[in-house]
Amino acid sequence: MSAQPNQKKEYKRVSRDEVAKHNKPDDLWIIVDSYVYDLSDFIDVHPGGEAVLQQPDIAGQDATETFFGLHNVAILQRPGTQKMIVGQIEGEESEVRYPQAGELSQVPYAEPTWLLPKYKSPYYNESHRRLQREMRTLVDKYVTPEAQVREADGKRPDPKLVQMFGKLGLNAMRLGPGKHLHGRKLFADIKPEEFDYFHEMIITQELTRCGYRGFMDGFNGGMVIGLPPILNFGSDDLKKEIVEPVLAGEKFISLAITEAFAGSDVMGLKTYAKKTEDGEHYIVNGTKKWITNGHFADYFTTAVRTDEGFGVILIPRALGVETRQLHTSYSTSAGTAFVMFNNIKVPSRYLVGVDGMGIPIVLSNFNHERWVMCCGVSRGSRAVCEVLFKWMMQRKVFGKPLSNQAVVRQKLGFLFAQNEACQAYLENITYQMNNMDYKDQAKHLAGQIALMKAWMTRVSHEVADNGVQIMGGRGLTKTGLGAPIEMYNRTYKFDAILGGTEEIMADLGVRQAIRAFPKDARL
Ligand code: HEM
Repeated sequence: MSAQPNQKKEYKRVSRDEVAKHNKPDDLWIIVDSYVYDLSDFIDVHPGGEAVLQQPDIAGQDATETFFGLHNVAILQRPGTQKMIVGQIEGEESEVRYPQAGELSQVPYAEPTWLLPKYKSPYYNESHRRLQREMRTLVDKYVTPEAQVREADGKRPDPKLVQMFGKLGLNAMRLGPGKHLHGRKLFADIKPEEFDYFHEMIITQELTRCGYRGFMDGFNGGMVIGLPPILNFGSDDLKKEIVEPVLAGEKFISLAITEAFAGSDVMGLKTYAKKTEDGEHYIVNGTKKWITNGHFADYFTTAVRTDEGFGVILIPRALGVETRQLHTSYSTSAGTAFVMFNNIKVPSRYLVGVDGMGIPIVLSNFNHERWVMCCGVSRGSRAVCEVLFKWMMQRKVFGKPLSNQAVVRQKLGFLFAQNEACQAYLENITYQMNNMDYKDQAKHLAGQIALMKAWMTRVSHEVADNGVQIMGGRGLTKTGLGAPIEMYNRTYKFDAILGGTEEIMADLGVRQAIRAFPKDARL
């Protein structure tokens, strides 16, 4: 993010009368937010065309209101735009806030309430607040710029950025609290023993706030879901071989469960691992589909059928695994792949846990995965609503600000309320996770987390749908002011499908409740 126009330089003061004299195509000045821009050399290449800049109410005039009805403030922060500034109007100062790396948004409902100065929360301490501040700066400075480029060109996130996260301890922190943090130096000086699920939530929410959904899944999403089975169930030798290179960002891992034959229906998967007679190897045959990061992963944490029932095997790409990139609704930056195992001979030491115990391993992973998705979904919806709110405040239609339209205010009101409710639900469940052991979480929280995910993805549906209605054609356009809405509409469905579909989630929540229903309860 660049500096705001007035931060570094004292500009020459000029009068509005002086600006008005520069109103010809080859000598064209305009005023935006008190700054005077010389557009004489830019008019030919202006993406909005030459004619609009020559209009009598624009050329040599104050175009602030028109500008913000059509452009994102970030355009004024580009170095190329700042070079066009030739002065500032005498006696006037900037009235626009130019976002700076690390800062909190001042727009109401743009931040969760625990970040507002006058609100109190029982859940967060100083270490959470410190982590949030440092994460925000890190993401604004390094992650968002990389995401913008990769989202567009579809290439995988730069491994160097993943390695930087590794050095900062952030890859390990993205896996949640646990033994894997012991003895590690963590980002923002968080002590390993104080690290809890709220810290993890903050990391996920700060990352997802930037809004580039395909990139974000590409940015080591495979590790977040693919490494925990190794950490929780892998042998010491397996951990020694895999964990550190993955956490350092030198190797990449993905979770390979879904198949063309079986999505949420894990029991329907067909990939088979047959043990060789000498017991030294498994021969794996089958395919996996929609594998996040699969296109560039070095390891695949793979759910397989075995003679014992189900198992989980870590399959290194080096053994001859083939992958084909899938083109989905979001950027290929996610590395989503179709994975083929053709007679892959995997040493038995790559078995994760006990043969036959594959389903409990897969299921135990799901709660955490779904909860991580909830952290992201709730923050993504909020970020989209910030865009919508800004738009409502700066757009004029039928001669009046959009904020004069009760129907638009009503739509936003419901979206704000749902975002607040999502965060409150998430914080409650996160607090329970901090205070229950892993086994109790599986028993008492699986249903709640499933319901939370189902409900949050319904909320994101509302946000996406109303977002386009509010932004109109811009919400369908990949560039410009509505780009975040267009992207959200293309990508919000991922969370309603991945990690268990919305319908399966809601059903799971109710099935768990039926199981716990007291036998003697009557209406
Ligand atoms: C500092 C001065 C200006 C700069 C640097 C600038 C730059 C740009 C850029 C980069 C875009 C492409 C937006 C995108 O797709 O992301 C654009 C579009 C546009 N600009 Fe400007 N512009 C300036 C002033 C103006 C003014 C004063 C007008 C007044 C009418 C104007 C009218 C438009 C229009 C109509 C579009 C197309 C918007 C759309 O596709 O929705 N621009 N401008």
